Amino acid sequence: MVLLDVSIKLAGYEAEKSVISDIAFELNPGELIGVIGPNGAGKSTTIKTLLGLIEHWKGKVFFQDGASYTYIPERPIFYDELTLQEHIDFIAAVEEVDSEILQERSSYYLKNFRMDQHIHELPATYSKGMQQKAMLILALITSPDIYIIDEPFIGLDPDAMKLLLTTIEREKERGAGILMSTHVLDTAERVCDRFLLIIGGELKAGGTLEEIRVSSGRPEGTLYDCYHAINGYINE
Ligand SMILES: Nc1ncnc2c1ncn2[C@@H]1O[C@H](COP(=O)(O)OP(=O)(O)OP(=O)(O)O)[C@@H](O)[C@H]1O
Repeated sequence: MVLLDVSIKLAGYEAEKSVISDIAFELNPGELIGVIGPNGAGKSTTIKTLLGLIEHWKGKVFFQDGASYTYIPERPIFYDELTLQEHIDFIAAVEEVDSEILQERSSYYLKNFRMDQHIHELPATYSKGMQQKAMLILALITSPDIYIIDEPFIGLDPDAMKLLLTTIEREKERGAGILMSTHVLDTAERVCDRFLLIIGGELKAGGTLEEIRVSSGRPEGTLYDCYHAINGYINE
């Protein structure tokens, strides 16, 4: 069973100008795919296209029937007037999360992300890292089949980062599939099962670290080495 099957031929913000082309991959249960590539390469555009947030595109995006998904955007989005507790209650109501499960999950993540003292504050007034944690908590309480996450690591403190990584492992064991864009290549190398390297709107390499090593001609290389070998390091 494939959770998500994507084959995007062309997509862009304007009808006549495509930003990405020929990006194809499948996301399986229990799998974490890392989407990597330089600034402006088309990572967010790929994610927005498969979420249906881009108007002009051609290709195929197939979500497994009945699969639930959650999107965690790069820039957190909140309702200005709602506290974190009210956000949690609202999302739980919309997603029909059982109240006992909600209680258990929300108190675990609030405590461990050290946000339990801030539940009655407005997320709009939080620091960047706190906003990031709040977005993660709101995603995690719904326990979806698929997570689509745009750069989760930047801005998190070391404890939050550790919790996120153990949570990702646990969610994978549960059978969730995760598609995650990131610039943090050393962490990506440790946690991702497969990679999509997007450069200039195209999929330049894809697969496991071993496969990326073969495509980059760096058989012993780190993900970082392979990335530079394919992208070209302009300061060399
Ligand atoms: N809202 C938009 N309207 C028009 N063009 C956009 C918009 N958002 C992004 N673009 C363009 O699309 C291209 C790809 O951007 P995208 O945000 O997908 O890159 P990215 O790989 O996610 O980059 P980063 O690593 O900087 O987040 C860029 O040339 C960018 O200028």
